Amino acid sequence: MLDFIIIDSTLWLKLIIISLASLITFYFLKIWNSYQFFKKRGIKTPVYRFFWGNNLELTSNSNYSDVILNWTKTYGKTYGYYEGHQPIIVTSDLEIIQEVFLKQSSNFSGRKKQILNRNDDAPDHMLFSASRSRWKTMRNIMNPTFSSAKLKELAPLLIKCTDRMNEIMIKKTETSISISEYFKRFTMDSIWNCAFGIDTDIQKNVKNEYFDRCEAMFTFLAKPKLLDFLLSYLHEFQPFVLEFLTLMQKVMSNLIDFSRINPSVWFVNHVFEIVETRKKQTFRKKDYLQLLLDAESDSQDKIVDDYIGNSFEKKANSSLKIKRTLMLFMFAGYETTSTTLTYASFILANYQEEQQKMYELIKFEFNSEEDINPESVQKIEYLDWFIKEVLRIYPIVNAAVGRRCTKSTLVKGIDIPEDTVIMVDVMSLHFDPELWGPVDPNEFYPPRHEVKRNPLAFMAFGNGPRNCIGMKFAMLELKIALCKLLLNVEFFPSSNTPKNLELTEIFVRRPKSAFEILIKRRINP
Ligand code: HEM
Repeated sequence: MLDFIIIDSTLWLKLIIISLASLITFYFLKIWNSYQFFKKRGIKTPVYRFFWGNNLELTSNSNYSDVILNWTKTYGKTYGYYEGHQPIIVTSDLEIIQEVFLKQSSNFSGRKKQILNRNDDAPDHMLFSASRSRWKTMRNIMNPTFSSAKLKELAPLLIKCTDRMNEIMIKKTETSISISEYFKRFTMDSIWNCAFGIDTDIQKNVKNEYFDRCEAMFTFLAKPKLLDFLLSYLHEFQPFVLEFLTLMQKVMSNLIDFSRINPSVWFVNHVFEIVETRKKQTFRKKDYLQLLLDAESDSQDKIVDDYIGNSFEKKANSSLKIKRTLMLFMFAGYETTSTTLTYASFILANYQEEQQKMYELIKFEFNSEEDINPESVQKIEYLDWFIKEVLRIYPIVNAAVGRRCTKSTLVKGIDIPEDTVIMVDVMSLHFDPELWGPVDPNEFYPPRHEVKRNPLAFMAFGNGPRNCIGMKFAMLELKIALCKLLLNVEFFPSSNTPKNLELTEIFVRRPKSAFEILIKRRINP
């Protein structure tokens, strides 16, 4: 009897070893097969290593866009690289971009999965990470809430926050200040006010829980983590790992205070509370949360079409979606807009003639600051060109400008299987003399935007039906802020202002270190 068990257990052991060996062999064959992706299609790639792909080069340089730009110079407008063994196509070919972002946008309704993105059909995607019919449904509901007419309703709050920033800047005159800190506080103040209807006093009160907690969250999110590192090599296990972690978090939430480990938990809980409280209130506020609540009641039981032609009935916008959309306002709108203002101040300080020109145009348009509103700021065309030129030279979220194929297709003769990611090399487009000449694209020259260019040449807000939904809001905020600031203060380089900016990029492309700008009160404003 005992003999039988021993024989049996060794047999089991053998079976387990054989199964494991087969699984590992199968996995290695799968990896090997992934590396045939570009060979089969005749697409060039930088030299990659088995298993690591091109990750080492990407991670050793903290500037994704520069690596991509350099590869484009060597391998041409369309090439591929491997993240671990996941093939990524990179392109700055306008015909391919047109196919992917515009003509065939319905076959490319996904984004490159970020490490912490769950499966496409998980219920908790925000607009940014959603794909297929979920994305389309969300976007259809959200588009009207970002229309110019709706944004006008948010303008008084935006102007209130800009006035606060102005007041503070005026007090700082003749001082050299770490400018990004002020723009961060201004942008966060605007988001808490405009999106959530909460007046947080972030700008005046330096010790402020809202600011500190959100900053801690962004710092936490930007920090490279071991899990991200591991999953970038084992990307096919990502959905299982995430489902497991989500389940664990649910199970353990009564035992562990996750807000101590992950600062985002405070933010998520707080947003949930704000929405629940507001739903119980009877008065109407003029903020983005109200616009979403109105959109929710308008969209009850709408018929929506999914991408494969099915129509289904759905209560298209749930309370959960409202909470996630509000959170996205902070995630997508905070660092992008504050970093743009930081870049703009750097340009203004270093290009005095641009600053003078902008001031004169603004002064000419407005008799007093009270004339500054969402319509009047649109009249200064040069202001629009100035901001676009800042973002052409310093595009901020290049790693977002890409699409994931959600239905296998052909693009300019290349067969693209489902789940393939196509990224745009934004820097190559933004600095292409053929697209932006005759004035050298390396020069800061706003009037180049007067000439009609190929719309795909400017990718700071992406393009097509899935471009940045917050673009109008961001442009309005930037315009109001710059008009008010330039009427009141002047920007000068200080001894702590660099001549050239060194940049770093963990999703957001920003100055590597904070720099100072000298602020002077404008005489006879
Ligand atoms: C200067 C400021 C901003 C810049 C440079 C910027 C840039 C971008 C870019 C490049 C994308 C990807 C577009 C694409 O894939 O084609 C994007 C998407 C997005 N942005 Fe912005 N953004 C800014 C401000 C904002 C603000 C204020 C919001 C507020 C809600 C916002 C919300 C979003 C959302 C929700 C998406 C995803 C849209 C979708 O997938 O349908 N952004 N942004």
